[in-house]
Parts: sequence; structure tokens; C-alpha cells
Amino acid sequence: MQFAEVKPSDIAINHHYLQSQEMNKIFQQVLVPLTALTTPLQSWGIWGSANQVSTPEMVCGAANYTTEIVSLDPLAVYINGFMSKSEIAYLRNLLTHLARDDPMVECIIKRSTDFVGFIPHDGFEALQVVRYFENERHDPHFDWFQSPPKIASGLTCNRAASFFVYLGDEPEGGETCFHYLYPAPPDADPKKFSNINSDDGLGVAVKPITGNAMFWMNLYSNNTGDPRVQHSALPIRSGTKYGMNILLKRCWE
Ligand SMILES: O=C(O)CCC(=O)C(=O)O
Ligand SMILES: [Fe+2]
Repeated sequence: MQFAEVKPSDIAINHHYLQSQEMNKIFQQVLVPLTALTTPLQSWGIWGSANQVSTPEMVCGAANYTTEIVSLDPLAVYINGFMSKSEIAYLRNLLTHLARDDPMVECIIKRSTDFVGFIPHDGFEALQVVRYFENERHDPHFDWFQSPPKIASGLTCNRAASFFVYLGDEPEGGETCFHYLYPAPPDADPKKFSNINSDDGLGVAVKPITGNAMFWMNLYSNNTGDPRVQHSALPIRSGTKYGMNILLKRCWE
């Protein structure tokens, strides 16, 4: 089976990542601060651990996803059907007035908390929804902070792991590229994955399929950041892409 190859030169130089004032205004009141990665974390400690979470039966279906391990070390997992079409429709309809205690937000946090299982953590940051228009992209970056912030209690916190959930539409382009993960094997589903044609032979690109998600670890167990999970989003060639970051916190003394 042939994979469409993505060349490193396709990967982001001048990305425009939701920096317009207009977009910021739209999302400021929302659940969902559209923060750039460098924005200080206003929300440490607000989003909670499992015991703060209710089960909003009305809007939150039973988890109904399947998983495929993309990389064992660093751990990276592809999730089929992490969010259902109706959950995504609900989220996208309410995007501009969704409250922090909205049952759907609680549902997503609960599902994510269940997924991370035994991984030591301190709850989640506020959800971040991002939108890309044509030609927009996200340059190679880490989700973990190189200088992790100290919170009021004196603890230092960083992003232990990330989920990125594709919320539609399904644009041309817009793949999430992991530059240092091994390429997809020949029997991987080409609808979901393609390979990066890099000099070092590494790299996998994940296509934005609505409802599916990637999960990966950002920190080693000694809390230092793992450079192997550098990633980027390729430019949208046509269409629009919505996605959601669900970022797992970990704090230490
Ligand atoms: O848009 C993507 O595919 C990835 C986005 C991302 O890495 C981020 O928002 O931190
Ligand atoms: Fe990221």
C-alpha cells in the first residue's frame, strides 16, 4: 500500500494560529479560551480531578471508542470515535456560549480522566478549541513548557499528556505531524495516517477525521519534557479544521 508522502518542506514556516483579535473576542467568554501555547495558564486548578466531575447523562453518551497504539515509547495512541457526531454537534453549536460547568465539558473531562487511568496527574486544563482556515497551520512545537510555571501553592506544573480531538470539518491537508515518531507500517489505514518523507526516515502524519483523536505523553516520569513528541499541523489546503486540546496537568514540589 502506498502512503501519500508529506515532505518536511510542507511543514509550517509562517503559521497563523488563531491570533486574530476577532477570534479571541469571540471565544473569550467561552469555556474554551483560544489560547496560544505561550499564554500563561490562567486555569491551573480550575479543572478538576475525577472527584469534582458529575456524570451528565443527558448529553454524554457512554464511551464508545477503540484504540491503536502508534508508538510505545514515547506513548502515543490513536483513538477512534473519542467523541460522537452528536457530542461534536453539541459542542460546536454552543461554542460561543458554553459554560465551564456545561455537562458536555464535564463529560469530556470525565472520559479523558478515565482514559488516562493510572498516569499520575493533577486534573486537566480548561479545554481549548482551535480553528484553522485555509493556509493556516501550526509550526512544530511541544505542548510541554520548557520553563514550567509555578502556581500559587509553590508547586511547579507542566502538561503531562495531550489529547488532540478532531472536531471536523474534514479539510484537505491539516494533518498533525509527529516528526520523531516512527512512520506508519504498510498495513496502517491510509485514510488515517501518512508518512513524512524526512531525511532521518522518521515521522508520521495523522489525518483529521472527525471524532477521532490522538493521545500522547509529553513528560518523562521524572517530569522533564520529551522532545520526541514535537508535532505540527500542516497547512489547510482547502476547507476548515476544528480541533480540541485536552491537556493533562501534573504538578510537583
Ligand atoms: O491542529 C493540530 O493538528 C495540532 C494542534 C496542536 O498541536 C496544538 O494546538 O497544540
Ligand atoms: Fe500541540
